[in-house]
Amino acid sequence: MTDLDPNPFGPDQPCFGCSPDHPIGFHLRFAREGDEVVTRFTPGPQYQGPPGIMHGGLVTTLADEVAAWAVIGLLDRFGFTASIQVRLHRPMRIGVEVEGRGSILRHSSRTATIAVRLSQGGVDALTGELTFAILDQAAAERLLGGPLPEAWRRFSRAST
Ligand SMILES: CCCCCCCCCCCC(=O)SCCNC(=O)CCNC(=O)[C@H](O)C(C)(C)COP(=O)(O)OP(=O)(O)OC[C@H]1O[C@@H](n2cnc3c(N)ncnc32)[C@H](O)[C@@H]1OP(=O)(O)O
Repeated sequence: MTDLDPNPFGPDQPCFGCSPDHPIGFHLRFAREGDEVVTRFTPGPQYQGPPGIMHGGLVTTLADEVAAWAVIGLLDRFGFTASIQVRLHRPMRIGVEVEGRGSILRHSSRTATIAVRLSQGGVDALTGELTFAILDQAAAERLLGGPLPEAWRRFSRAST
């Protein structure tokens, strides 16, 4: 298992899922294990929907982040989420460690589709497939509405 650089985007990156300084974020860190990225996270009470259960939208946010880091850690690219298809098989319990795993199902230079599993105690709580658009610098800047920060540039695809 190899720990991935937790902050390849520089000190001011604002991501809810992985910024180490986000006031209410997940503060996720990832490792690479063979052909997968892996994270472990224990949801706190601030992430509840029903009592004792993680909000389904936040469970999906967790899956989105695992998939985004599969693109970063396995393809050395940054992807923008284009589609999310998930099933929530079991409630995600507050206070119980979640293991998140992401792997590449298929990819081209322009898109990547990632398989994600989130489990607690070895039992799947979410499985899904998420597709990411891998943009060149100009397209990423159009999406962001401004210049791509320097640290992000190496994660863009070459323009064609
Ligand atoms: C500092 C921070 C650190 C951040 C640290 C890490 C943060 C991770 C955060 C998680 C990630 C996010 O939340 S990202 C933010 C949430 N996502 C977004 O805001 C994206 C909103 N959607 C869009 O802007 C757009 O729809 C795009 C960019 C996804 C696609 O735009 P487009 O105009 O279709 O682009 P285009 O070049 O034509 O398409 C590119 C390729 O994607 C394919 N494609 C397009 N849409 C889809 C789709 N729904 N499902 C499958 N495939 C699709 C196209 O067929 C094409 O493939 P081909 O035909 O060329 O093969």
